[in-house]
Amino acid sequence: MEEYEALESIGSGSFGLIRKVRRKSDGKILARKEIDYRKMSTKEKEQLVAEVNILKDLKHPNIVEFLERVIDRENSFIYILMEYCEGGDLASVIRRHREKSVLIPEEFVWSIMTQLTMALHECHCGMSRNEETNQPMPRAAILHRDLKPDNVFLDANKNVKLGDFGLSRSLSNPQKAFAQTYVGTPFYMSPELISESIYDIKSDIWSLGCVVFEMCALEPPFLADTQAQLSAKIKLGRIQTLPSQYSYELNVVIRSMLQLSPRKRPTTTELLANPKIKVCKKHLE
Ligand SMILES: CNC(=O)c1c(C)[nH]c(/C=C2\C(=O)Nc3ccc(Cl)cc32)c1C
Repeated sequence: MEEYEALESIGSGSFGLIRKVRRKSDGKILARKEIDYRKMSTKEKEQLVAEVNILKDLKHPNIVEFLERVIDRENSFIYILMEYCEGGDLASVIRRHREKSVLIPEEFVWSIMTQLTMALHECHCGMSRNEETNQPMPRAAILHRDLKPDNVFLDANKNVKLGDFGLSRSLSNPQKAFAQTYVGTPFYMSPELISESIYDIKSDIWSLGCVVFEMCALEPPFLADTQAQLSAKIKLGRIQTLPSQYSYELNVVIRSMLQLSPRKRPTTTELLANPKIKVCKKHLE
């Protein structure tokens, strides 16, 4: 680890803390997830291997870039080096707006939703390369499974970076396609998880709806003091109206993602076909 100068801790991710580091060779600032694997169970070690393998394959402007994994056997630490996102996490952006009672501008909401939809599209529908022919080929869908404002990061230019694939899964085995157990954050748990503990790509769409709703309402769509009350509210699916400054189109797209039936929720392809999102996407290119 002599290649990197350790700077301050900037947060916590799945399995360990996130530290800002400076690469000594060129002074580049990076983020380093530091994991003490002595404390990890076998299942957690398997999850960590899965996370690194998934992150290595996902190269997209809206997904945090994975640079390298370093094993420090002397101290039993694994370090995952990733791109630094100067703007921090979306949860802090929402919290700052809530504390100041200032709503997030609708244009920024569309921009974040567009970029997160493109990141999820890469996860759900991305291609990989055939090792022999180097030709692009479809790969199994990757489920993020823990999409929440704490796992969405902003770089210096307000580009959105989906991070922390610590709970993600590749649907490489079709038989397992819809039989993934759920371990995510309760506020963003979809109705199908509560009733059947089944997770699929439409569950990521539900979580995306929760994140976009929270950017507008400055609180999650479903809040309760206990898991039982939260589960009951989610299964009822009733959401409060958004502040009146937000447009009809934004309300419609958020409600489409928060449909109780997974089949009724849009795919990332359908979301990206939305004229409002197309406008944003052009602006981002
Ligand atoms: C208070 N902390 C921050 O503002 C903050 C900053 C400046 N960066 C981050 C986090 C990350 C960061 O900068 N790069 C990352 C790559 C992967 C993951 Cl899971 C997290 C990060 C955070 C939480």
